[in-house]
Amino acid sequence: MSSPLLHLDAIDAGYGDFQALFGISLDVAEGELLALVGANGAGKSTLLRTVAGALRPFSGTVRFDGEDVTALPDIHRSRKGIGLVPEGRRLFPSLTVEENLRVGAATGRKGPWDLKKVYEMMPLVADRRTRKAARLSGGEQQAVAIGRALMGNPRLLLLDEVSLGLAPLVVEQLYTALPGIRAEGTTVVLVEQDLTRTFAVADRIACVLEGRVVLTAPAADLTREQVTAAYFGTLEVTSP
Ligand SMILES: Nc1ncnc2c1ncn2[C@@H]1O[C@H](COP(=O)(O)OP(=O)(O)OP(=O)(O)O)[C@@H](O)[C@H]1O
Repeated sequence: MSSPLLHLDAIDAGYGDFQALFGISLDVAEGELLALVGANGAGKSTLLRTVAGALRPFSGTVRFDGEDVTALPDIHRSRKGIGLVPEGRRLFPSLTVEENLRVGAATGRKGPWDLKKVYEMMPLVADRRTRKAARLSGGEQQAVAIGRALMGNPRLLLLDEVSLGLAPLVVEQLYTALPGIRAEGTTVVLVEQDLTRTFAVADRIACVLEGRVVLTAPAADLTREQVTAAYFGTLEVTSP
């Protein structure tokens, strides 16, 4: 078996004295789409931030493409191909859409994604290319944030609740972009609260409960009931 693109081993992480993640070990294969599910505060964003290098773990190892990147800051990880779309978008409000997108290309990575390709995939973004980010709706900003991450040609794209607070139609448009992203070979780890959507897109699902991964399995092998039970901590663990 080939080695996973992302390998997390015994990750403990948190903020100051507060520990949010406990002994997380997880692999993600190249080309796979893994969905992280769990209640608010379970530690999903903390996990993505640890992978992206926005947060240094207390202990444990993050390996990307076989290399130990645990000590590398986020900017170096993005050059290696880890792209994070954080919760809350975080565009530069005074820059135009196109200027924001160009910021994403600062990774210097070659690959399929450039302005033309992002505009092709998200016509909504293309239509607003000269508009200041501050003047966009929440859904438009989210689409630009995804486009910006793609401009860095990531091998691993981390999407943190990109549909949070958006109108259903806008969420639909964002999710329409996913197959095109995956068709380019991009590996995706996403956090999504909507279980129907999670089951529709995920190859594998990992449930996070109070800072621990309590269940991980191919989406096709799981029922909604099992995921919901893991979510609320009422999953009965049966030995094989
Ligand atoms: N910057 C921070 N400083 C201190 N504690 C934090 C910080 N960010 C998150 N936490 C805490 O870490 C824990 C995990 O939070 P995290 O945001 O990773 O959860 P989550 O599963 O992503 O939930 P949500 O869906 O609410 O974002 C929570 O108890 C949260 O209060």
